[in-house]
Amino acid sequence: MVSPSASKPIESGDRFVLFVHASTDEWVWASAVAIAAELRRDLALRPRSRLLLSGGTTPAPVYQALAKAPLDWPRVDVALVDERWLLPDDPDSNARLVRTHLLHHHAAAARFEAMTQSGRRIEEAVAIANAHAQQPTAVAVLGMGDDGHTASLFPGMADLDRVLASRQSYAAVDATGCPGARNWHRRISLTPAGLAAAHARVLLIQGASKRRVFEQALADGDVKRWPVLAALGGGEVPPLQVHWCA
Ligand SMILES: O=C(O)[C@H](O)[C@@H](O)[C@H](O)[C@H](O)COP(=O)(O)O
Repeated sequence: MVSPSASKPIESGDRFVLFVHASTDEWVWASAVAIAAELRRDLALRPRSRLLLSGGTTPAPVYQALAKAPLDWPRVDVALVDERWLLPDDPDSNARLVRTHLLHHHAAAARFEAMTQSGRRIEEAVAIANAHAQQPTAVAVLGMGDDGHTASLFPGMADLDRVLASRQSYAAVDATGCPGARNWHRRISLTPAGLAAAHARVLLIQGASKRRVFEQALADGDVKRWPVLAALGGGEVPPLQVHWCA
């Protein structure tokens, strides 16, 4: 059953809370408000708050709305959930997406950490990302592909077992042969350990096929086939907040 109300989750439990929005506009604003609320709560608790963002085609309007939230942005560190192995000014980099869509209005005052830098090797970039990840993460914003990937955790990826079991927050990945990774096989990704360390995890998805994929993943339960399952809550980890519209 689909609820017409944006504010009421239609399914909730330990692992996830699903919010179904009646329109794209409602989805944009409710998602931005949910992320801003997590940041506001966290900013009240500590001197600086950490926000992790994903790339992809889905989140740009949410980032644009979030940029207008009246938060204490000079105390917010914005970093990435994952990055394709591209320099930050590459039009296909996630850094570029965040600069283009988030770092405006109030959010222009946030501090942004790109992962890549000219002359930096991937191992160094991962080590730096892991050093920054020592700071607690207030909220990680995630997307999901039609193959069930989230961040850069792709089903069928050669070293998926190693990355899923890593105790570090970030890992370098090689997604050669994974169609969901499109042209960018070398990547850096948040690991399940990094995801679990985020106080809140927000999954932004749109369209009937992604809703079906999410439901299939839940029914199947195999994180290697459906890495998005690594973002679910349970135990000490608060439920994943899923925002969906058709
Ligand atoms: O860099 C990336 O590719 C992403 O961070 C990735 O995890 C993204 O969130 C999903 O692929 C969903 O992408 P879409 O929103 O384009 O479906």
